[in-house]
Amino acid sequence: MDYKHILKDLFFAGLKSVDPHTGVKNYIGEVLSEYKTGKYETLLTIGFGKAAYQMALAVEESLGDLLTNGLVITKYGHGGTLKNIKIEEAAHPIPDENGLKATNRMIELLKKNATEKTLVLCLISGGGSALLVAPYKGITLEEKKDVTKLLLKAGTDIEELNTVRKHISRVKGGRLAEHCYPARIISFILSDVIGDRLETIASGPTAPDETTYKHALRVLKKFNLFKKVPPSVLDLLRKGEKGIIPETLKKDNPVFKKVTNIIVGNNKKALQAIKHQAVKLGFNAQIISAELSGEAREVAKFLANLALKTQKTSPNLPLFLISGGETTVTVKGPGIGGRNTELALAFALEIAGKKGITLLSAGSDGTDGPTDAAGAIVNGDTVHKAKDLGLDPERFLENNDSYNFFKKIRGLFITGPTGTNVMDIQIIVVDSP
Ligand SMILES: Nc1ncnc2c1ncn2[C@@H]1O[C@H](COP(=O)(O)OP(=O)(O)OP(=O)(O)O)[C@@H](O)[C@H]1O
Ligand SMILES: O=C(O)[C@H](O)CO
Ligand SMILES: [Mg+2]
Repeated sequence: MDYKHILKDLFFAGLKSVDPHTGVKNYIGEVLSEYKTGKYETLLTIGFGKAAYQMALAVEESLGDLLTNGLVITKYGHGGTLKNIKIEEAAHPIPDENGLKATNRMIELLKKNATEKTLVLCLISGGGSALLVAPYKGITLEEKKDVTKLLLKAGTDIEELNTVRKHISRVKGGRLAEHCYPARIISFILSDVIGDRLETIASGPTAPDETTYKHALRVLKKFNLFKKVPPSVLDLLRKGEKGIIPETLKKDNPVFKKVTNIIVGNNKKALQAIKHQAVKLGFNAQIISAELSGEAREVAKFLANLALKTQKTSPNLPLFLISGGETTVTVKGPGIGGRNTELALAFALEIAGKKGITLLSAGSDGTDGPTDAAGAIVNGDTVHKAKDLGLDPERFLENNDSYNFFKKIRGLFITGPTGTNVMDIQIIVVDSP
């Protein structure tokens, strides 16, 4: 049986469940009932992230004229026009002048409107760290850009990257919530972070921060960046460590009595929808984990072993094994690829020649690394097919050239931008050999 179409359908069923527009609509009742208590005179919407426009659209559709005002910042090409909420576009992943201007305007808007009688609805999604940008006093936008580039290139994970970003910002690490004080804040969050850590998603602008200046300095030390970052950044972090400037907001801060953070979509939700749909189609299905991390080719080995073992021992075939999370790729070769195509290629090598196993691995945002593909689909024939075409799959993996590998054997899974982002998804179907 050719499972490719079923795998694709299941992937899209997963995406549907984490559509940011639907996510907002599912929870908007909480905002409405709070607003209708009569305690508020003003209902403000702010937001930032790659899904900000879709989320804001849902807010406008649901709240209409109740909305007083609003401003959200999204990535270039991801915006649109709304009636009450102003949409600004800015650069991602390296921030730019537009992001800075829009963020300053957001802070002004909050300053003008934030009273006890204001309810702020804050829409947060992945990419928010770059789009909401307000460097701490003493740091220029250029310097902020330089640090971001250095950290991204050094291979920091999102926790490490955001630990530094939070400590050189006037809005991250809970500081945006401070700008809203004494208004009430409800944040709707589409999570693109493993474990849905509120302080990490978009650098936790409305969440208490557990990291400190010391942690930020530790990140710079770990990646040997002390001499590379702009001196103003090092200076700021050191001042912070000495207690000369205030820390990011911690959980005992009274500001957080005013805040409710709600996750409206995450990887786990997508995996659950996939499982649900597989079962509806009459298959057995099992969620492995929504927190897969580690080097993509190692994760591929783990998943391949699991699939092979399942094939030998499970009485319930065909069985769908569903997982998600975000792997990493240490890019050593000159090739083109993303986490998902790299994982898929490594997986194909592990199951070469075996019958009955097919894997789909793809980014939920429809973009895998710097490519136009979401990921790839492989089975036990993939490696043979490549060899028949005179290609050496191992060589492609060595060169981190998985995108070109799948392009040549027509194994790419291309969706275009999906409008959501809850990290990556793998679906494996294991059938009898
Ligand atoms: N040649 C390559 N082969 C495999 N992976 C690569 C290659 N080049 C870059 N990558 C990986 O692609 C990832 C960047 O992809 P992408 O832009 O989808 O990032 P992301 O983490 O999903 O960010 P975003 O939240 O902006 O979508 C990095 O993890 C990087 O290691
Ligand atoms: O914006 C960010 O910090 C990342 O996308 C994680 O949320
Ligand atoms: Mg991506």
